[in-house]
Amino acid sequence: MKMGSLKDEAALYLKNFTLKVNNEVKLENISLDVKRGQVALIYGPRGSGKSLLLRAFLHLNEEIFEVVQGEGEICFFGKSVLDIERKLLRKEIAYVDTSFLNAISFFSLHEFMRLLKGDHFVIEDLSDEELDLLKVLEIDDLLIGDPNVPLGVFQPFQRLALLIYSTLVRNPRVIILDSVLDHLDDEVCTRVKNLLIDSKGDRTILLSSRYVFRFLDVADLLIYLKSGKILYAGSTEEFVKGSHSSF
Ligand SMILES: Nc1ncnc2c1ncn2[C@@H]1O[C@H](COP(=O)(O)OP(=O)(O)OP(=O)(O)O)[C@@H](O)[C@H]1O
Repeated sequence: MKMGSLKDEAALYLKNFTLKVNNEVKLENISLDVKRGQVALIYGPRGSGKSLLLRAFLHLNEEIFEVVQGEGEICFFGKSVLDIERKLLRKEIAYVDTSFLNAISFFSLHEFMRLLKGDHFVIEDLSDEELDLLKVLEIDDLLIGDPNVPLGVFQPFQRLALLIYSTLVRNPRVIILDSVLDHLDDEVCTRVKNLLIDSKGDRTILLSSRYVFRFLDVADLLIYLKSGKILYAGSTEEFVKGSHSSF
């Protein structure tokens, strides 16, 4: 293999990446590559650094913490994310975390759709594919009600389904769902997983969760994170077979 080819082939690539937040090391020496089209599960207990790691691809930690310092490499399709304009990164990588569920509560469906599709959007503009997507996600009935009601009146899983819809219609190259699927019941979670896989194409998907077994069926790659360090990165089969599953 040629030097550097691993980096060029990976959708997301980290090499000896260390992240300090407010001068404390929070992610340590992370090396990882997620290939185009792979589904990667980032698994780890509360506070293990899953969100910090996922947000690093979009410079989102800088918006949350006062001092953020990174060392090592962190790349998107072979290019350092530091050299990619934030706006472009956020177009190519759709990131959803649980805080979005509350954040969108104050918007009406009408406002939410206009943010997504432009100021002149009306419900009649939705394509058949988009209507089908809303149907699969079981939120098509939201279209029947008053579009000016705040989304906060709906169930959290309906808001989550709406967020999933909004990421899929943007057709990003990478989707990152940071712990959000943990908040769904088994049946809805299975439906969302199937939808993500069925509509995936060569899109890369990163899921983070505190519950490993819930996502083993869809993950090509499993990354086990604890206290900011990778303890395992590899196939789900090896993880289950090996002693790693006792982590
Ligand atoms: N808002 C915050 N203020 C201060 N420190 C924080 C904050 N959020 C995270 N941290 C620090 O970063 C570490 C990693 O947190 P992170 O949120 O990435 O973990 P996580 O694995 O995503 O956890 P969870 O499963 O609870 O979402 C935490 O242990 C904590 O020390």
